Amino acid sequence: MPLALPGAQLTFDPHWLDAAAARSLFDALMLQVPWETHRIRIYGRLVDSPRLSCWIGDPDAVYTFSGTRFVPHDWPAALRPVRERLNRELGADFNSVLANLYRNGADSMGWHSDSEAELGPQPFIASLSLGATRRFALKNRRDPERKLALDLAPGSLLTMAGDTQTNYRHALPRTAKPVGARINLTFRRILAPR
Ligand SMILES: O=C(O)CCC(=O)C(=O)O
Ligand SMILES: [Fe+2]
Repeated sequence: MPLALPGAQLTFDPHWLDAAAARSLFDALMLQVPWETHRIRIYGRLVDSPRLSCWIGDPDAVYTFSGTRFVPHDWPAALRPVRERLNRELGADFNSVLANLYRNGADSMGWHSDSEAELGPQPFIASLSLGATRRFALKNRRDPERKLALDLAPGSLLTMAGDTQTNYRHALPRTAKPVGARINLTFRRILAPR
């Protein structure tokens, strides 16, 4: 179903995967993904990002994130059918995915937009959530009154398209509540592989 937010193009399916499928994919990815700590640039300083991550994709899907070049890891077996189903159902051509593991409520992702040049002017991104439910927030760049908070439960699929990245930032704030591990997968298409 579409979510109404002016200047954004969002869809949300709370049950793209059922509970059992979401749990078994979570368990498989915990084991199959070579989780690593990415270093990100914040105000010119390189720091460890507060989560574990892995850049996965076809060999030519090289991606620059927060000033660092990532050559993709190969697709883990458990992710191949997920990409195929997404591409089929959404009419997409995803060639890569950024996997993030938020170990607990202290792990987070700060305000950003996924507006790297490699994604083109109107990136289409599909975000699949697994494990613990966490709150995801969107905020308009110019008008802070235009915002949306969404609890991303396991198995839910959020898509962002059109001018969403141009007009909005998004974040996964840390939380003081006791929460378990969460995996998020943002499927993307790198347009100009180098
Ligand atoms: O964890 C999330 O839901 C958001 C992840 C995200 O924004 C990203 O990978 O760019
Ligand atoms: Fe993002």
